[in-house]
Amino acid sequence: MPYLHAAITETLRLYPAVAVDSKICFSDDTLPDGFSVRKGDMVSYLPYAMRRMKLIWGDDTEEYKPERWLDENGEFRRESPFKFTAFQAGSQICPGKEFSYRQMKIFSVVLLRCFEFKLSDEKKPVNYRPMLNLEIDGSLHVRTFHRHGN
Ligand code: HEM
Repeated sequence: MPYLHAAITETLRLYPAVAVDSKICFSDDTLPDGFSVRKGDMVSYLPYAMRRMKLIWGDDTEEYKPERWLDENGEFRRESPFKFTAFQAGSQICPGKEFSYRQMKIFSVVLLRCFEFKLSDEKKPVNYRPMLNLEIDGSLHVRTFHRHGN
């Protein structure tokens, strides 16, 4: 189960469902890096872009690597939600986070146990449209195969 949790987290790190998130400043303020904002300013953070930052995730940031979330005993290693921002952080953190993990695990187990999925065209690049919610540009055609014995 820790590996499935890590695989889902790694998927959300690379492909965050909320790709861009914006906030409006209630008052004049100074951000931790010294940048000044004024009341009414809009501040956005981009989980979709942050996943490409080596400064945050290291040189292998572009790699799909569930192992980065596991410690030496194979247990899930938590990260600060201010680093792994797929569910946002602080008082505005997604209240459905744990529920959505449960749903994603149940669906993964049921679907992957019974079926194998393959891209219809392995050579066609998959592109994304990073809007508020991350969308696949165009469509993603996959073929489904029954796993033997299930
Ligand atoms: C992979 C699944 C999900 C992701 C990545 C996700 C991500 C997020 C993010 C980033 C926010 C913050 C938006 C903002 O305030 O700017 C948010 C808010 C919220 N999410 Fe989720 N969410 C997920 C699933 C769910 C589910 C399953 C539920 C309900 C069962 C849920 C309920 C909410 C609610 C009610 C808020 C608003 C919280 C507030 O305004 O204080 N989410 N979610």
